[in-house]
Amino acid sequence: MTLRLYDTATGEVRDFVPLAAGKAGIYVCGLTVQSEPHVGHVRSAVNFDVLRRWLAATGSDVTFIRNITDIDDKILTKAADQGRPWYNLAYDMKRELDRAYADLNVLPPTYEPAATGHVPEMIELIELLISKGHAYAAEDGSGDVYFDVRSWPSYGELTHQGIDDMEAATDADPRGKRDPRDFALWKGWKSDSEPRTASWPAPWGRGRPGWHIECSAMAGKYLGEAFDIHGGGVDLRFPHHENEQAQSRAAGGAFASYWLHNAWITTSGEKMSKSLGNSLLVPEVLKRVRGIELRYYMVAAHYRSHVEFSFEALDDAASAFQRIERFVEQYPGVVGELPDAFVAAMDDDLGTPAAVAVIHTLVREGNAQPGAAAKLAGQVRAMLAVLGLDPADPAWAAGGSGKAETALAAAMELVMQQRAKARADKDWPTADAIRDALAAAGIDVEDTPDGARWSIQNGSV
Ligand SMILES: Nc1ncnc2c1ncn2[C@@H]1O[C@H](COP(=O)(O)OP(=O)(O)OP(=O)(O)O)[C@@H](O)[C@H]1O
Ligand SMILES: [Zn+2]
Repeated sequence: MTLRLYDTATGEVRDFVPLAAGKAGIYVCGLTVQSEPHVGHVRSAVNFDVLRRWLAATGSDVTFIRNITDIDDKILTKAADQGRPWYNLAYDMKRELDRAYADLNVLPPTYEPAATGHVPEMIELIELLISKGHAYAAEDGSGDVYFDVRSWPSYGELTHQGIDDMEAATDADPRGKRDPRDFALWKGWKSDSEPRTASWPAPWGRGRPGWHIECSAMAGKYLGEAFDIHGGGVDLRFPHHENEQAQSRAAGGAFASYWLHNAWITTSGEKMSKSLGNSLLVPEVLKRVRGIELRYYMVAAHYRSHVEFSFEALDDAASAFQRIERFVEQYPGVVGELPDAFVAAMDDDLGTPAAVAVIHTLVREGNAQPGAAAKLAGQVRAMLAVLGLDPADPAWAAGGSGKAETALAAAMELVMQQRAKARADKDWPTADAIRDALAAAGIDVEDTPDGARWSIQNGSV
């Protein structure tokens, strides 16, 4: 069977044929680290994590790049409002985001480039575009550089729009532009209103990169001029992805072979968004359900379908997942083969709703036929692992705050019971060996009249 994916560039589901057999290079636009992540923000990471895991499960060697936009108008404005340096806000929000990803068992990318770490690459790309006649420094002395959309006849090809029907680009002062649709590659430093730390030297004067050029430069650096899949939220198709593709192709590369876009989490039919005031932060939602349940909620929907968020639906998803969990946990350590129906569902444009239905079918069969249950549980566990939903995956213990401690406490209870038994049997060598091994791992054991107690050396749990 062949993986087929819906390519938003062609508007069709088509066979996935990688540039190099057995390999897949994927670039996904990461977030602008300007505020705490809400549930909508992390959907893309979960959806593309499933793609990555599926490619890996079917034998591809995947290079997965997801960037961080850590310099941007919104970051500068918010940091100024909060009276702190922009890089401090960006770093804090990046840590919040990392926590949310860990809580949802999103694998760390192969590499996670930050825009501020790649300014030289962006300048080099802009210079190339200027030398090829596709970009120009604004004539109003602002220090801005724009992409010249009229110089690139294919502009609009990704989103199937003619230039004259397109909206004007809003990312720069229209006065210095040749065409209102020309978009900023470089934004000159506004010394009266922006901190100097948010600007870098460039041939056109100090400034900072525009958003679109960041992704072109970083994708090119880590995946090369041509790579397999570019992903992101559906709202990024235009202008962001159209512009990324125009720049990179105008510079001479083929850029992405396939474009995949995930749909939104909505509330009352509208995109969940901080600016609309209808957003739910990930840590808030994780007070109600576990990370694995929130991930299940997202994975059970197709990545191209909008998901209308409701606590009722979330609770239903959590209950449905618990049925699966109760079944597999009866057969720890058993891992089986992936059923054909699951493979077919995943190969059909990552058909996770059908894939999850296969899991539920096997759980029902397993509960009804005890003789076949162990084998079925192995298959269920294999499917869960592909979706990043195996309850036994240590990532779930390590992820969220407090979970590692809970897991450690449970494991220590077992160890302490074994040691207590050894002491009751007067098996002193075993009791001492356990205590010494724990000490070497940084855990002290103290025997008191009330029984043994353990503690982390120089710390507490
Ligand atoms: N409700 C949502 N559902 C799915 N993806 C979302 C949602 N909100 C934002 N995203 C995705 O998160 C990424 C970053 O979005 P961005 O930083 O532009 O935030 P935003 O859309 O302005 O939201 P907010 O207004 O809450 O800050 C984009 O790729 C976007 O597709
Ligand atoms: Zn991007």
